[in-house]
Amino acid sequence: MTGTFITFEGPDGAGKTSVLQALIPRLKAQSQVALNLTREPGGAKISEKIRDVILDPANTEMDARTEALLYAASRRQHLVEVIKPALAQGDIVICDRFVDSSVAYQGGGRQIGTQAVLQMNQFATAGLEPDLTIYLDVPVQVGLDRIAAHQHERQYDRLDQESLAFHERVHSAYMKLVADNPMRIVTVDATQPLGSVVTAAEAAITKRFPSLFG
Ligand SMILES: Nc1ncnc2c1ncn2[C@@H]1O[C@H](COP(=O)(O)OP(=O)(O)O)[C@@H](O)[C@H]1O
Ligand SMILES: Cc1cn([C@H]2C[C@H](O)[C@@H](COP(=O)(O)OP(=O)(O)O)O2)c(=O)[nH]c1=O
Repeated sequence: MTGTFITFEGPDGAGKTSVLQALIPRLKAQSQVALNLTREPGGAKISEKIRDVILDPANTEMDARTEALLYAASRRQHLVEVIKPALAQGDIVICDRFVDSSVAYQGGGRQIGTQAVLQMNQFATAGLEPDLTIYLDVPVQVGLDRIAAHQHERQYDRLDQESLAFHERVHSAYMKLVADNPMRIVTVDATQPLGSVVTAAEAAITKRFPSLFG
């Protein structure tokens, strides 16, 4: 039996962390199988160490391709240690960010290009794709304003230093991913109040996998 792989995506400040915190207990209460929450970059010891290198604000000299390779390396270790074993035993795995983030941030934001990023990630994932992706959509400025308003609650990282133009390119790349993957990616309007976003995400997941919930 193979498990179910669900990812959450969105620009910074879309609300992924907040939504998942509220959503996971609700899904667990209805789920017929074990449900694991994990995140990228990170989720395993080596992957968390790579995360620290990637996000360290002191690493200003990091090259765009180095950054892309580090995300892919972090992803590979996480996949082998955490995601694949859980899927092999039939679990649901919900991951906060996956390959789409690399396409959006490194492909779009850093302008490496979608194809180069997909190729590199093909090597890292051996083709594993999410069964469903929930994309939390907010206009760039809304996400950045949310982060600025709650700056004290959150660690300032290297990607927070990026320009508005960078974040606009990330958002455009996400819009293209949504258009190109209509079966896999469900968009949720994340400008709504948090409770409504959680309910919409929950409905999208339970509707897609009716046999796993209820
Ligand atoms: N739907 C929402 N409406 C208003 N504020 C929100 C909403 N969702 C999240 N926030 C706030 O926005 C900030 C960023 O949310 P967070 O969950 O950390 O986003 P992400 O993980 O996608 O970067 C947090 O301070 C959070 O309280
Ligand atoms: C997984 C992944 C994340 N990122 C970026 C997105 C975020 O700015 C940062 C992850 O930091 P994180 O603190 O997890 O941010 P968020 O709460 O917004 O998810 O790394 C990439 O650029 N490429 C990737 O492949």
